[in-house]
Amino acid sequence: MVASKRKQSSPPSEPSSDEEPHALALPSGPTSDPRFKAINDAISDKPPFCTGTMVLPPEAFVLFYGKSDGDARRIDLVKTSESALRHLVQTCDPASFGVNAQEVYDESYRKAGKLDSDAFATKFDLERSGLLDVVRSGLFEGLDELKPIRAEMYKLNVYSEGSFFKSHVDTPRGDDMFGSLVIIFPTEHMGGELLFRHHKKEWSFDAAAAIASSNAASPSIAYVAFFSDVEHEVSRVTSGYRVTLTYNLYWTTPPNPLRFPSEEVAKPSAPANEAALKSAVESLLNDPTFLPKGGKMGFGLRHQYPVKKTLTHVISHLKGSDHIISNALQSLYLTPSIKMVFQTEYNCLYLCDEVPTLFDPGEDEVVLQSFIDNVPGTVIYLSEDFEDLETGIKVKEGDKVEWVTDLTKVNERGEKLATYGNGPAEIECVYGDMVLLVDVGPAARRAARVRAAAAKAKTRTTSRKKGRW
Ligand SMILES: O=C(O)CCC(=O)C(=O)O
Ligand SMILES: [Fe+2]
Repeated sequence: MVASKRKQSSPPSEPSSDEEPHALALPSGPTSDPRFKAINDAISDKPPFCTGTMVLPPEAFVLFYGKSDGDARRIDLVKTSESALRHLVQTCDPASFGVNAQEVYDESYRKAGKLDSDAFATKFDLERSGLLDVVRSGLFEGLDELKPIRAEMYKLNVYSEGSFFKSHVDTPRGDDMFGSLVIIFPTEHMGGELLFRHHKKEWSFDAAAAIASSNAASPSIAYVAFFSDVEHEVSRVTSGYRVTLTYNLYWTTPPNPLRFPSEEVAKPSAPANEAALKSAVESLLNDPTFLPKGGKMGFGLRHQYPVKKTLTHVISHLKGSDHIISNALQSLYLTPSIKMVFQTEYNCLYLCDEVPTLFDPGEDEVVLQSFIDNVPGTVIYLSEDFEDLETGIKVKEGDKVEWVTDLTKVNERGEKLATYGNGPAEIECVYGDMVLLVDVGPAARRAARVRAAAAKAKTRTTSRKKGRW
C-alpha cells in the first residue's frame, strides 16, 4: 500500500511558508480543559535533582593521578596549592561532548579538562559514604525510594578559570541508566554553578557557596544528583579550580534481596499528591460523559527515557510525576502502557510499541505508511472527524484518545533522537519521547472498576488498623 493521501472532512491546516515544515500540531491545552484540571493540578513534580554537602574523613580528599607508568602524583584537594592544581589541569585532556553519535571537541561549547577513569584513583569511596542512599531518597518518592541503584564512575573534570559546559543532557549509557551524580571537591572557586531547565522551570546549584556555608568543622564535598535527561549546563568559572567526579546512575537488582529493606520493614509514605491524583482520575472515570463508549487516556510524559529496541523496561523506570501518574492508574486497576510517540505527516501521531529503526536521515517527513508497514503500534488521528477517503479509515469512537496531560514533545525524526550529550551517543541507546496510554473502557463498565478499587483500598486500611490495635 502506498502512503495514503489523507483527506479529512476538515483538512489539516497547511503550514504557512515561514513556519517550520513540521510545526507541531499537537493536541492543545488539556491543562486548560476543565475536565482535566483536577488531574493536572495534582501533578506536581519535585525538582528533578537533589543537592547537598557531606562531611568526609580527611583521606577522602586525596587523589592520585597520572597518564603514564611511573608518573603518578598525589594531591590533597583540601590542602592543595595553586601550583599543584595547575599541574592537575595540565595533565588533563580537553573534555569532549557528543552531538548525536559524534564525539566533538569545541571550546565554544565545552571548555574543561578531563581525566578518564584509568588516569586517576580517588580515596573517596562512594559505596561507603552512604551518599547513594541519600541520593535515592532525594530523587525518588514513595516505594521507589527502596529500589536499589548503582553508580559507575565516569570522569574526573577540572574547570579552571574561563571553563564552562553549555546546555546538554547526559548521554544514556544503557537503558537502565536514569541519572548522573557529580561530586564537587572543596577547592576554592567562584562561578561554575550547575543550572537545570525542565518544563519551563529553572534551578541552579552553586557548589562553592554550599560548601562555604555548610560551616562544618571538617571538610566536605558538595554533591548534586539529577535525572540525566534533564537539560543542564555549567556556568563559567570566574576564578579558582572546580574539581569534580562524575558518575552515571543505574537501576539495579539487589545483590542480596534479603538484606534489602522490603516494603514490609520500611515503607516510605506515598508522595503527598498521589492520593489527590488518584481521586481526580477516579472522578473523571466516574463521569459518564467522558469517553462514553470507551477509548484511551493519554498522558505526555515529562521525562525522556533511554531505549534500545523495546520499551518494556520503561514502565518500571518512570521518574518523578510520570511514576506517580502510572501508580495512580494502576491502583485503579488500569493497565497503562508506554508508547514512543512520533509525529507523522497529515496531523497524525504514530504510537510505537518498540523503537523504530526505519529512518532515512535525509527524509524531511516521517511517513505514516512506513510506520504502519514496519513498526507495531497505533495510529492516532489528532483531528476528531478524520476520515481517509482512499482507505475508508475513520476514527472509531472506541479508538479515541483524550490527552489528559500535555503532549509537549514528540520524536520528529530518527536522527533527532539523540542531541547534545556529555559524550557521543551509543547508537543503539537513545532518549525517546514517550506517552503513557491507558484503555479505560466504556463508561458503564468503569464505575464497577472504580468501586472495586475503592473497596480494596478500604479493606487494606481496615486490616492495617486492626493489626495495629
Ligand atoms: O560539573 C557539573 O556540575 C556537571 C558536569 C556535566 O554536566 C557533565 O559532565 O556532563
Ligand atoms: Fe552533564
